[in-house]
Amino acid sequence: MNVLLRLLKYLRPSWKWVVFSGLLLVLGTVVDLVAPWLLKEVFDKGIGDRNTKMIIVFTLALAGIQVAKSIAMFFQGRSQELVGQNVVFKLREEMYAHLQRLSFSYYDKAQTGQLMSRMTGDIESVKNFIGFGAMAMFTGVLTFAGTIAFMLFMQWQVTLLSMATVPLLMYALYRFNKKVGPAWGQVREQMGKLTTTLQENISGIRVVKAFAREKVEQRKFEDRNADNFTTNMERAKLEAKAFPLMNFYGGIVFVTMAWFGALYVANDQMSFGTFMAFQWYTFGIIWPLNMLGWQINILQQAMKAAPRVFEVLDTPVDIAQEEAKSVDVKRIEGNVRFNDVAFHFADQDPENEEGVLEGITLDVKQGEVIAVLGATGSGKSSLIALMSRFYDVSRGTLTIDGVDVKDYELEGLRRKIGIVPQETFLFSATIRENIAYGVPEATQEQIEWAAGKAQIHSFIEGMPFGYDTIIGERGVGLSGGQRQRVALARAILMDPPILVLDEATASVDTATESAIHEELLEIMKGRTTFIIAQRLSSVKRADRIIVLDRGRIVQQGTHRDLFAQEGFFRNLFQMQEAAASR
Ligand SMILES: Nc1ncnc2c1ncn2[C@@H]1O[C@H](COP(=O)(O)OP(=O)(O)OP(=O)(O)O)[C@@H](O)[C@H]1O
Repeated sequence: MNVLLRLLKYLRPSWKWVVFSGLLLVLGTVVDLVAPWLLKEVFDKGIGDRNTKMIIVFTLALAGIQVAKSIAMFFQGRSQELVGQNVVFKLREEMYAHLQRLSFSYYDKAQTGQLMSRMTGDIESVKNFIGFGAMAMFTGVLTFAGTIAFMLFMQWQVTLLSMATVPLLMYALYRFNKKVGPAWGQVREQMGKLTTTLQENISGIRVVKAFAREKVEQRKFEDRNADNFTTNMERAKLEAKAFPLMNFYGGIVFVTMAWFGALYVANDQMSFGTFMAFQWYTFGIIWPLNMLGWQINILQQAMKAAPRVFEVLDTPVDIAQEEAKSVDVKRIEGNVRFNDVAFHFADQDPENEEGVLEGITLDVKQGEVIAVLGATGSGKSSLIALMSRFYDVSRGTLTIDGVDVKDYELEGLRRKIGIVPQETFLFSATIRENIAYGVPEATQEQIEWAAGKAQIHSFIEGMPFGYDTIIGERGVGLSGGQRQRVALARAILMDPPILVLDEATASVDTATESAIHEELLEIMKGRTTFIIAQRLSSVKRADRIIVLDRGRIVQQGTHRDLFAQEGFFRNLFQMQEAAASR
């Protein structure tokens, strides 16, 4: 019920159209109720009394109201669709906006396929109910009640006798409603899983092919497809059982009406015209009840789909900005201070589990270049993710220029930190648009400058359409190193006081890396820069190197300081030297 009430709220902006559509439906129903009565008059006053004039008048009236009904239905159909589309529009808009606000911890767990299925199939199911099912139910109830009222008024005994099986029909509907709801819930869930499998397979198709796992993936998909098939067949079985039974009960209404009606006509207790009108009215009883089966289907589908959409809408945004505190970011210069910081991911227990980061105390002055080294999984990416508030610290404080990062205006804070992430994602757009992603108003000159600094300008110029070349969703058509350089140009163009390079040159050959570092020397001037890298060549120009081990800073100092100590840094240095001399 709550779901229904919540859905109804989405009708509020279109309430005028809802009323308009409802009025037209009432008009259409009244026509349906009056038409059999006119037919009765054709028989009783026209044919019965041999009155040609009456025949013409009533048949013309019949034709007239049918035309009126057709016109009404035309406008009703359009307004109904408009109402449905408005709801879909609003729901999609809200869901998308919320997805944009949700933080990293949500996406760490979310399945893209499920989200896509909610955004499309589930919202579509809601539309089917709002834009069609609900109105059809309203018409059904109106027609059913109106028909019975008209029939009772015209001949109550035959009406009551013909309706003897209606309670059975209603009971069948009640049972169907109870069973089909959960069945639809399963169908929607299965659809989400099927979409997830599809999405994962397509995104990972290169891995699938590289490991020659097409057949296994095919079977995995077939299993999901078969589950989907079975779930749908389970649901269809419920329909197959219920609908013929409902048709049967409906048919009995018709038979009893014909039987008792004929007897009453034969005994002069009912006019022949009324009998003919009852033939027509009987559809007004059977049709809404039979249609109710389908409408329940649509309703239940929507009742199971809507909570899947609401679940996303109701997910709290754990990294939000406290308006009252929001400090302007204009002043950010890049003095970063971690003060006894610990960090746990959402699925960790901060009380009893070691954090991914523990006891991090680090004071970085504006313009300093800090290299962050450490074994894989030691917490390097997590450390820098905290600065942009992709996640919030669990303990301790993290300040930039003396202000807690939580107190900054969030969007502004993120604009001040240029990140070249470990995994490069480029949009299916032109190279120009990709580089200017954070600064859409950038001039061509600025874009070329940034591309030059990232050592990618001459490559872009050599492409068939230069900066207008469209690159794929994942930058397909560019090599890993080229993608990284586009991402580097994207970060440089933002002109951020804090620059983060997370393995930003890992896919680049040593010569290009060295050229990038030459250019970066100038770029890094005056900016606080964090370089996460495995190659020592990438960190040799760092003012300070910190080494992380299982979330703790275990070594800290200049290149020379660390070389003088036993530990991770010297081991790494020796290993790389040995590898180079082999
Ligand atoms: N979303 C997550 N939820 C839970 N644990 C995570 C999540 N992301 C990373 N971790 C864990 O946190 C630890 C630190 O990960 P992080 O990515 O910061 O390491 P890293 O030093 O950057 O590693 P790499 O050099 O491989 O990129 C790892 O043990 C990892 O398994």
